[in-house]
Amino acid sequence: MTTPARKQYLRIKSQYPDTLLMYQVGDFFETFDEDARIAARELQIVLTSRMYGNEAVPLAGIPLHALNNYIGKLITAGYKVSVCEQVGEVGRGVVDRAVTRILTAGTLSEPNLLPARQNNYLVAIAMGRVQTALAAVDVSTGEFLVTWFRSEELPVALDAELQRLNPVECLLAEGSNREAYRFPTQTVTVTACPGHFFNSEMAQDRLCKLFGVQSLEAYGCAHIPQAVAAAGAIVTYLEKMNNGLLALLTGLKSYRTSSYMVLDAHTQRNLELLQGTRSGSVQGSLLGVLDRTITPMGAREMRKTITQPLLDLNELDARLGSVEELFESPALRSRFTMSLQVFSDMERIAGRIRQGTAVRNEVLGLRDNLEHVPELRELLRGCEALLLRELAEEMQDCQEVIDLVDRALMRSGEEDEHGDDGRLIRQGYDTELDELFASIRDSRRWMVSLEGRERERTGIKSLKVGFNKVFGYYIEVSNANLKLVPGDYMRKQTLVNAERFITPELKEHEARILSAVERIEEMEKGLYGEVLRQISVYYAQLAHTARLVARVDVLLSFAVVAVHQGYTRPQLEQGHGIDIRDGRHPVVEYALDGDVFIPNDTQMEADEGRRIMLLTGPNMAGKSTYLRQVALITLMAQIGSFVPARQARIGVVDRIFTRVGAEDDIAAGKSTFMVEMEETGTILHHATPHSLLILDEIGRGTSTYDGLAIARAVVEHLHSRLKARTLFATHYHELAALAEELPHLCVHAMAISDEDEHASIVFLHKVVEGSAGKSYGVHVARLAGMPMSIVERAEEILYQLEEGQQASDSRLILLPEREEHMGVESNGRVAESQASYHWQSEEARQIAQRLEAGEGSSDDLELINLYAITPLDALNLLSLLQSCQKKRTGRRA
Ligand SMILES: Nc1ncnc2c1ncn2[C@@H]1O[C@H](COP(=O)(O)OP(=O)(O)OP(=O)(O)O)[C@@H](O)[C@H]1O
Repeated sequence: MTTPARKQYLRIKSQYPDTLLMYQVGDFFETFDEDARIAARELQIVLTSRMYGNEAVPLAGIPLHALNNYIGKLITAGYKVSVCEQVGEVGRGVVDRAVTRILTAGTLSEPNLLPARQNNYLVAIAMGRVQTALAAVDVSTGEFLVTWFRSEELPVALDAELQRLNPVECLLAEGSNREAYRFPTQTVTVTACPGHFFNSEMAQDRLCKLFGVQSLEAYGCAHIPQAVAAAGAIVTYLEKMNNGLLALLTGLKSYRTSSYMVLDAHTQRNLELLQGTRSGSVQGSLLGVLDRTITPMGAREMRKTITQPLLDLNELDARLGSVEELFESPALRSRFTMSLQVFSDMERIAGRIRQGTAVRNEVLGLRDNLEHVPELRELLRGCEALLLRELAEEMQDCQEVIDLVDRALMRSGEEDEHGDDGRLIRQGYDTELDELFASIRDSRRWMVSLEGRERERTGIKSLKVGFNKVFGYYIEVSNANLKLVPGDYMRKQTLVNAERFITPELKEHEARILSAVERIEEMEKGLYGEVLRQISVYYAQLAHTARLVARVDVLLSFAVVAVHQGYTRPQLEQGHGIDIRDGRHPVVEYALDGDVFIPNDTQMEADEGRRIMLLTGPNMAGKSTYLRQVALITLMAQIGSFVPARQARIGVVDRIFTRVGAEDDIAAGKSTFMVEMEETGTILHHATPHSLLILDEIGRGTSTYDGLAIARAVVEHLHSRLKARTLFATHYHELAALAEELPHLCVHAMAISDEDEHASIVFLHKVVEGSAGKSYGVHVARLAGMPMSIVERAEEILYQLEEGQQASDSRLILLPEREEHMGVESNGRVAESQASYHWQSEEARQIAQRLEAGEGSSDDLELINLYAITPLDALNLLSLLQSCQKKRTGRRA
């Protein structure tokens, strides 16, 4: 037999089947059944059971006050949590309960559940035939964004935005394929929403109603149905999860990614903008070097600044001018630092006030912040840089909010004029409340005087008036004096040495106090809510001020880092050149921590000059570092930061593309080489003559001749067709010969010192003109501690290879440029004619003959391992074996 309480639980749970239901029972939140098992496992709390009728139900509970902590853990583990509270009077029968909010990763706004220095985005993607839109909201700050992409920009542009925003939760229309989207973290919660969430007409009405407007024209996205649909889906979802969150959404910001420098997802990861690849955290990233912001909102702004470099020269000049002024004056920097140090997270507190969830200390903190706004504004006004003065003019101090808080709220621990320190609402704010406090004081005074009066009346000198939580006020008389107790005393409690009594008069005063305390609690709650509502009228103003503080914080951070790291102001211009003198890699240099970083120059000239820089050199010589350094210096210049160089002149870049290292996509069933080719193809499709390309070891993932051929074809395309500035690192020194044919290409190498043939080489980390000529791979193997026998054998093989290979290499490299260039995406394996194989060993030649005759089998693998004594032969034989097997399966099919 199921009890009514159990029935109520099951009814509510059936309405929220996909959430973990936290069910209030008195001072606890309980979970039942499967939810209890999950909660016990995830939260490491005790799993017990409770009898409902004759049914034993699994149960695990947590105390009411600890709810937030536990919810945080469940959400991090990927669960959705619904909170069901007692909403009815506790009395006879089952108390009424209702789900008051549903919490998911993307709908959290509690400060202790969120990382302070990072936004927490919930996104929605609306896929259309022509356009696809992405809307994003951070419910802790009220930021609400939308952007859209044409179908030909997909999936690169969408992946890039997802990487930048790093959402914790994503809404998709039911039936969408989650696998089509590349989220930067595995832990993102993907929520499938009913199709009507994404209905653009309904979304339009919903958004207009929310913002109190007739049309969405002013928000710049009214003409894009997918943008409206994505933003609408977010609003509908929030409404369902926690209606209170909608109060934060006061407008929608539309933006196009093409207004900023485009950084595809791969490039963001590759340049380690926000996260170091090795550390998986801020350490080892550009953010780790540049972020010296003081306030939480400044830190969040820094992330956006780094991932959205600007294109507009005037805007950049304004930022750099501000940084320069702060850079030049230590006194100004320290005044700004002191001024910013007093600011708490105004942006999120303003949001919590708007939602009605801010606690007293947060409100008082915000009030104190506002008190410091005029000081910051005066500092800004006194500056020469126009941008700093403009920020001052936008900054409002919201004196009304300060006055309101001062009138309404007491600080905890502060005493009023009557010595009362327990008040939330200040005396004088509400007459009825003051009267209640006065009546309590009267009754307390009566209680205090009671002791004297009763001692006199009864003649009991040791008589005491006391209070305890169970019995309330009492009069205590020791056993020795019990005979003197008057007749109107009523016995209440017996102790070992004394008795406690009450009188009707005492009870009356006590009741008066208790009801006043209850009423005060209720009134203070109501009045406090009212104060929050009054402050939230200024929400937009407060949030704007917080963002201005954040921008000042970012500019100051740039200046502080520039001084500390010895950066200089870059010169930006509209042109295609890049001229960096003594440039350094900001992150590698930072990590060296005192050791010397060898600076290098970069000169890429505009239009008819040398646009392509071919960089050769051995492994470990610093090619990758140099390539990334050029990209990072360019990016830093375009976010308005000073740069690690003696001097830098940068022609504004519209996109940076990098193809560095191998990010395998084994999960998607693609080989390293396939990924390399796909990515190179994407770059060649999307790059423009204003872009900067960083290509590291293109063609490395396949056999030597294929690789060399592809590398050459890419260089030719970049040189004669695309005309984008390119840094191209390669270990194919043979490509250096191209400089004679291609006028816009220059060849550089990483300098090596190997004067003494038998000693190890020394990496000078210096970029010099000319080609490296040799790859020193075997030297690096020696350095890496390979067994000597292997190193010596490798040297022998290398010698043979170098002797035998020269002829064939030059044959390939001197092939005349074909009329129709090889497109990488067309996948023509141009170099794979059998003639291009040059067998190093007789055994290999024999195996090859059999393979070419179509007689190869998987047993040949073993033969290849045994007889192909050079790696090059082995690679070529493997590729022959592969095509032989492919032919055979093709025939069978
Ligand atoms: N300019 C420099 N000054 C000082 N140290 C440097 C410099 N450039 C690189 N290094 C150091 O040399 C190491 C190797 O650099 P990097 O990874 O760029 O070499 P690489 O030529 O790209 O090698 P590989 O081809 O094996 O990837 C880096 O870890 C870095 O610490």
